[in-house]
Amino acid sequence: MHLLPALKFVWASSARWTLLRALLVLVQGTLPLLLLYVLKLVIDRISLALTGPDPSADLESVLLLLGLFGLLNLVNHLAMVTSDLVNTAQAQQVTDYMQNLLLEKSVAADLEYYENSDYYDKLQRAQQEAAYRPSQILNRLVQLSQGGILLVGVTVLLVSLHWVLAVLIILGALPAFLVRLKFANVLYRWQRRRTALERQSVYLGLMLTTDIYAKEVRLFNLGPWLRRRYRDIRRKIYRETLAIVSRRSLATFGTEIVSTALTVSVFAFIAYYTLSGRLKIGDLVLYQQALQRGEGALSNVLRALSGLYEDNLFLTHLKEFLTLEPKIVEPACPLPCPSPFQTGITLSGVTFQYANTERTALQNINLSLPVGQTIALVGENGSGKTTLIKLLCRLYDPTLGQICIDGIDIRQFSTADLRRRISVIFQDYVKYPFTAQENIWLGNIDLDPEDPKILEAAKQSQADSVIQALPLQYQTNLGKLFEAGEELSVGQWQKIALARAFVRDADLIVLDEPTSAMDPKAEYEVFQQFRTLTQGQTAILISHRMSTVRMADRIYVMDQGQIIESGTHEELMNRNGQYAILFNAQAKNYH
Ligand SMILES: Nc1ncnc2c1ncn2[C@@H]1O[C@H](COP(=O)(O)OP(=O)(O)OP(=O)(O)O)[C@@H](O)[C@H]1O
Repeated sequence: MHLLPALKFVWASSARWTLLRALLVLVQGTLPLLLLYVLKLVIDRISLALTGPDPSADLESVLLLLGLFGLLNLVNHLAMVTSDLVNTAQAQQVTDYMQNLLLEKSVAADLEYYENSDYYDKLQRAQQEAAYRPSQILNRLVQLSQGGILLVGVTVLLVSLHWVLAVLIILGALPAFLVRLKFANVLYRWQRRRTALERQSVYLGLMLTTDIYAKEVRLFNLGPWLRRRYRDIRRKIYRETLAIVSRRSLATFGTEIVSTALTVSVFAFIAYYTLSGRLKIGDLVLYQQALQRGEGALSNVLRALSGLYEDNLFLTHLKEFLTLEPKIVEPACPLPCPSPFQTGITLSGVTFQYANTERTALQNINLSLPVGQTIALVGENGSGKTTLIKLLCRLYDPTLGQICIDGIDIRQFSTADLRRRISVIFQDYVKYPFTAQENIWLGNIDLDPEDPKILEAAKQSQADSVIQALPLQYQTNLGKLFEAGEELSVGQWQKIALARAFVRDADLIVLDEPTSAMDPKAEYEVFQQFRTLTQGQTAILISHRMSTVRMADRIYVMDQGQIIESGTHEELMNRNGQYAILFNAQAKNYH
């Protein structure tokens, strides 16, 4: 059962609104019965007066009762209006609370999950359910209790007339209940199957509407083709949904035939009792009304029950996501990550395979990075350079082997502590749609956003001159996503990203092709700065530009996940192996 945890979410998100709702349930459950009773009193009083000598003498008491009836009606309406307000407020709070919970879980999830379509399916389903299911469960419970209270009263009334009446009413409502249960299962299975399709259509929609695709979509004229694909998926979803819902409507109509027949029989029974003088006219009205409301209440109760069954089923989706376990396990008793590093970083026998793949991305890597030195990783696309960095930051754990800092396995540190010591700019760094200042500051949010180190980092990465030319300098919003944003060139963005890496107060700095889009002059200047900056700092450089690579203290050449050569630039050139070939090939291009 997932209902209880869902109710806990409701309680945690809005305890006061929940209490208020409980009170309203009580009021709204009892008032209709009370109203009925007062109505019966009015009618009885009138019919009694009509048989008496002076009917008008009873007017005052009838009016008094009618006044009471009106008052109770008003209270009923007040409760209805208030519950509208309470429902809206509570639903909003629960939705926001659940969304926050999902976001928290998403951030905590391992990177590996983000490379897995199953994860996205789960996230999508959880998001769908989280938005409304918990408050819906509460609604159903409200419905159940309100209907329940009313139903008990009505059943007592009907049984007092004849027990068969109560049985007939229940029999009438049962088929609809069973049909709902069955279709809850059918819809649940359909929704699971449909998630991947839904995600595909959302993605196609994004391709048609967001900036990163806009250029290619236009140049290759992909619009009509993408739209067709989008339409085909939506049609498929539409057709299957329609087929299921049609079957459900048909089945529901079948159940209505049964329940109508039974209701008419009960009416006939009451009419017969009245005509044969066993019921007064007030009783007739009372029973007729009770019957009508009782039927409504019963169908509400059964709808709530089948709904709860459905909610329980669909909450599996939420639970599936919320119980995802991270594979990057935090140590029970973490050791403090050394700062500054004393000896440096070593990788011994590191082998790694991405989940759901056959190939090993890294194979028996042995490498050492002494403190204060810069090493460079070179190699063809896909040779495993970025993967090695990801392992170093513990975005993944090695399949085999060990990565140590000062001789301690990095799995002994808390991931937050370890990552605080490392500053990385990946090739696919993020272009935050925030101000220039914030774009740099995000590299070290422990700093004050106005800290002079931000300016310093910007100067080191050459971002300062880019920013000074912007309309509001450091306060200019970057990117065109929001109002008054300034778009930058790829190389300019790279300078900003580099400043973000520099502003971080880290022991290891990793630059994964940081200057690939910069012009040669800018690159030269950045590396001059970088040399000064990394004096005494441990650094890893990944670059396809051999002119950049040669300044490293030691160079590792990677090929298909293995290190095939290593040494200083001179050593590797003398060796005349792969490195020398790469270097000479590029050098030739420059002459
Ligand atoms: N998330 C992933 N899931 C599965 N395989 C991956 C993933 N990321 C990379 N790979 C594979 O791992 C291998 C190494 O990739 P990696 O990104 O480390 O290469 P690289 O040397 O950094 O390449 P480049 O020079 O193009 O940046 C490649 O064969 C790639 O296909």
